[in-house]
Formats: sequence, C-alpha cells, structure tokens
Amino acid sequence: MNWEFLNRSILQGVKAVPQPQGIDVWIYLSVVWALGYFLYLGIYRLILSDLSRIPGDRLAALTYWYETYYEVYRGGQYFHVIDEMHRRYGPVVRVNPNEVHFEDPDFNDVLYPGLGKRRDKPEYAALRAGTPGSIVATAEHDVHRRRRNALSSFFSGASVRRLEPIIHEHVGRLLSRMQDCGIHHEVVELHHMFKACASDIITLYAFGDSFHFLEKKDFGQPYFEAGDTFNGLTHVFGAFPWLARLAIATPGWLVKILNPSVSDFVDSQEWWLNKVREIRQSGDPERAKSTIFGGILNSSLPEEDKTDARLASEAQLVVLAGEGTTAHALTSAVYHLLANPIELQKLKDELATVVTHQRQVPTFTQLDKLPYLSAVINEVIRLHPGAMHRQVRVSPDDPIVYTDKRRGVEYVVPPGTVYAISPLTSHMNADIFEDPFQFKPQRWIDHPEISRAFMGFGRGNRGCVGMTLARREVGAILASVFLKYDLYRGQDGLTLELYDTVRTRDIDANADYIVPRPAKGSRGLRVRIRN
Ligand code: HEM
Repeated sequence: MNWEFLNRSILQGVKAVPQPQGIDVWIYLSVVWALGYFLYLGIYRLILSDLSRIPGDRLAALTYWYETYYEVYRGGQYFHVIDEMHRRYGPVVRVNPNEVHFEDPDFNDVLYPGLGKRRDKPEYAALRAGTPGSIVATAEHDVHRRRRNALSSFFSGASVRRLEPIIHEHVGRLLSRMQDCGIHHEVVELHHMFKACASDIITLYAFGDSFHFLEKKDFGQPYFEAGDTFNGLTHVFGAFPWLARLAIATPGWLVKILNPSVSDFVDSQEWWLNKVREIRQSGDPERAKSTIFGGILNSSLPEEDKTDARLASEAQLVVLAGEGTTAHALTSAVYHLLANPIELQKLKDELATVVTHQRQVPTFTQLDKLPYLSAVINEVIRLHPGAMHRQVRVSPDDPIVYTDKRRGVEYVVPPGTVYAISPLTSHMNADIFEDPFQFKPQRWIDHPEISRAFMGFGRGNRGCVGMTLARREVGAILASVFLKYDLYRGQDGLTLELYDTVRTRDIDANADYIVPRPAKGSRGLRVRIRN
C-alpha cells in the first residue's frame, strides 16, 4: 500500500478547507492516516483477503470487536453466535478476521492430524490460558512436541495403572465424606466434592503432595472460587494480550492487594512454584520417578525448558486441566443418571456383573469390562465437554483445502490462518447424534462410528494428554458411587436424590470460559444424601 500517495491525494482533495498550523497539522495528518488505514483494513478484510470468500457474519470478518463484544461484554457468549452462523451459512464460517470455524466431523482428522503434520497455536491462545510456556500455551509445533514428550509418559496407560492405589484411596475418602453427609440427610453441592477429589489426585501425582481438599470442611471452595475469578479473565486476556502480559508480570502480593478475591489462587501459584523448587533441590530419585515434576526435571529437556517460571506454569496447567474438567464430567454424569432412572438401572445391572460387594471400589481391570459405563462417560462428555473452547490451530506449512459437498464449493484456508472446531458444536450435530440434546449412552454401543465427531478430549497431536487418567478417574468414581447408592424412591438405605437441580440452569453450558459455566446464580448439582 502506498501510504504517501494516499495521504497526498486526500490532502489535495480538501484544499478548500483552511490549512491547519503546527501541532494541528500532526493531529490532522494522524486522523487522516488513521481513517485511511481503517478504510484500507476494512476493504482488505472484506474483499481482498484470501478469507473473503469464506461465509459468515460480515461484522465478524471486518473486526475483532464483534467477537470481543460477545466474549468480554456479554460474557462467553460467542459460541452461540458461531452455532447460529453454521446454521445460516453451512459447515465453514469465518468467525473473526483471521479465524475459520468448521463443523464437519468427516474433516476432523485433517484439521487435527497425528504426529506427521505440524500444527501451531496462535500466540493469543497461548496468553489467554494464563499459563505462558506450558504445553497448552506453546505456539510453535516443534517446541510443543519436545515439552509434551517430557509430560506424556506420565499419562500413558501403564503410568496411570500405577496410580490405581492412589485413585482408590481418594475414592474411598470421597465415599466416606458422602456417608458423613448422609447421616443427617444433608443436601450437598456434590460438584465441590468432585473438584476436591480430582484436585487432590492430580496434585499428589504432580508433586507428591496435595492441598488435601477432600479432608477440608469446605472442600477447598475458596481456592476453586478464586480460580474461577482468575479464569473469568480469559476473554479479556485473549482480546487484550498486553493485559495478560501485565497480569503475568505483576507480583503476587500486588495482585492480592488489587484483587483480594484471587488470593487463594495466588497462594496456590506460590505453592506450585515452591514444590517445583523443592523437587529440584531434593535430589530424591524416588520422587523423580513417581511425580510428574520430578520426571520433567530429570528429563532430557533443555535447561531453558526447566526454569522455575516455565515449570510453575506447566504445573498450573496440569493441575487446572486435571481438576475442573474431570469434576465437570462427574457432576454431569451424576445429574443425568439420577434424572434418568432407566439409564441408571442399566449401569447398576452392568456393575453387578463384575462387582458383588456394594462397598467395593472396582479395579481398573473390572472397569475395563463395562462397555455401558464407558458409553455413559462418552455421552456426558459429549453433552457437557469440560473444555468447551474453540480448539484453535494453525497449519504453518500447508493450506487447508475443504470442499463443502452439499453446496459444491471449495474453500482454501491459507497457511498461517487460525482455524478451530468447538466440541459442543460438533457434538450437537443431529446428522451424527440423533436427538443430540438427549442423554442416550446406548448410542455409543449401537453406533461406534459416531466417535469420529467426538471432540471432548480434542484430537491429534495437541489433544488431551490426560485422557486415560481422566477416564479412569471418572469411571472409578462413578462406578463406586452407584454401586453404593441407589436412586431415592422413598425407601430406606443408601440413596441419592436430586435437589432443586435444573439441567438448563445448573448443568448445561451457559457461558464459555474455556471451562463451561452454568447460568448466573446457579448453585450447581445439589443432591440429598441419605444413609
Ligand atoms: C474429563 C476430563 C477432561 C477433559 C474433558 C479434557 C479435555 C481436554 C481438551 C478438549 C483438550 C484440548 C484443548 C485444545 O485443543 O485447546 C485438553 C488438553 C489437555 N489436557 Fe485435558 N481433559 C480432561 C482431563 C485432563 C486431565 C485429568 C489432565 C491431567 C493433567 C489433562 C491435561 C491436559 C493437558 C496437559 C492438555 C494440553 C495438551 C497439549 O496442549 O498438548 N486433561 N484436554
């Protein structure tokens, strides 16, 4: 673009207007320059850009403010707008000037390939997570690979199997806390217990120590509330990355003064950092073998990847990724099973085929023989993905070429463009999932091919590293809870009953803050426990 020529032409065109003097000239020129720049930017984005042929709301293609309005001002509401765009324009839509969103399950593996293909992440997605340097925030493919490799062996099937005693111990503790509440037929916000349990397990695995939330009267609620407040900034950080940089650079003590509601979270950040330092200094080979951060510190990662700051960030990611998501799956599962007695009975019948004792925590080997339990887990994560954000990727080398078969149109997304799929959009595709809003675990047994549309754990080389652990944890807890408790129908004995829990208000995603949020004022999953 020849700016000099543009500015000169505009100035010549307004010769009749009295010419400003001194500093006014600079203001005048700046305004003209800005107007010209924005005019050019608008024309470029709408007409000249390689993405201009991609359908979607024109405002979304013109400016990032469209997305910012729905995400920041309206609070995580852009996912509804994107769904509406797909309904109106088809399987590929442009959701901001540099991002294309897809909804075609048969294209998922092209968008999220395995190891052979490079996939980057955009910088803003890295900052948005609030964990700079962690694997989820590592933009460049090769750096991501080496950092992820150092972590992934701790989440292999064999490693997770070694965690079985720890998971069993925590499930036992959870059941005993539930039993305590049952003595006086208390109404319990069960999601707090699940968060506490998931947090204790992953923190213990990461550092060899935990906050012991399951033993606390409030199940660590102040910590989780502070985490929610921190997480509420995700869209602000995405829209204004300089704010994210500022927040990250601000010392913890100052953050606590400026925003006391995040104090518990800041304290936990310090705790994670101190644990990393402690493990680094301990030189204990056992700790290195059995804890994630011991392993990372002893791995072949270059020293630049083993700094305290990066590992504290990785710690925050691992802990946050492992607690809220797992607890959300458990919460949604308990809701649906108590709200659908026929499905609950099917699960209980299946459990009875491998476990005879009501108070037993089933072994992993027993859980592997339970296809209906596995289908329940798939179905709750389909309906309520614990990480519901747009799974953004960039293909740095090759264009993405997509053919909309229904319309017979080919779209080319050039290398360097951001693209994404949102799990909930994919999971509500009525062509794949009949009655998509309904809880029907049996569909996973009758139609295994539907898994091609499942994005609950992401896919490809940046998919969820903790999937095996998550499935084990959710399976063990669900099975143990429903082996022990029946649905309350007025009988005596160990029972659970939903208490003022409404799916659309308390369980469904009402806002996307990477993790889903229920409606404002919701008290989540409430259950009356009776012994
Ligand atoms: C039901 C529980 C879980 C769900 C639904 C879930 C979902 C996801 C999803 C969708 C992604 C991809 C994010 C993206 O593409 O932007 C992801 C990534 C990740 N998850 Fe999970 N997750 C769960 C449990 C866990 C657990 C228990 C851990 C253990 C620490 C974990 C650790 C991670 C990590 C480290 C990543 C980043 C992977 C990377 O960037 O390479 N997740 N998870």
